[in-house]
Amino acid sequence: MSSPTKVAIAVVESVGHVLVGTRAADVPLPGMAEFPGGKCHPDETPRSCAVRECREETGLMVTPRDHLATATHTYDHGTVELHFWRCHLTPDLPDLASAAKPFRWVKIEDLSALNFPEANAEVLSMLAGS
Ligand SMILES: Nc1nc2c([nH]c(=O)n2[C@H]2C[C@H](O)[C@@H](COP(=O)(O)OP(=O)(O)OP(=O)(O)O)O2)c(=O)[nH]1
Repeated sequence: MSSPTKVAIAVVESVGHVLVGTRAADVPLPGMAEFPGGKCHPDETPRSCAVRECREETGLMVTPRDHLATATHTYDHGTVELHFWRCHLTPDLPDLASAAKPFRWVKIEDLSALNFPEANAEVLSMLAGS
């Protein structure tokens, strides 16, 4: 059996909000809500990958703060090992700095209304309790 695909996720917090996007129509889990993230390059740590993917997808520079959780999940398209990193905007950026579409800021209490992939469940519970 092949090893899971290593993915890093940036959970970017700013004044009670989190950065959320919507997955494109032509990728696995189309149309679902997502945090910025993607597959780690060989020899790239999940921490560095979370920062890189966030910059590439949203245009925003972030500082990784702490590792929230690691979740392994098997979807129809494969097994992923998700490394969730809580991140903050770099100090030069304003609160709720504008992000490239489709990313937008969602209040933490509104996250539960969105349709996230199953592997996000533990982290969403952690955020709801924070
Ligand atoms: N970005 C992101 N992916 C997530 C989340 N939750 C979740 O289960 N996933 C899964 C979906 C995919 O199986 C995998 C991410 O892969 P991806 O295809 O979006 O990554 P990528 O941008 O590097 O893809 P690619 O351009 O290299 O094809 O993680 C999430 O909150 N954000």
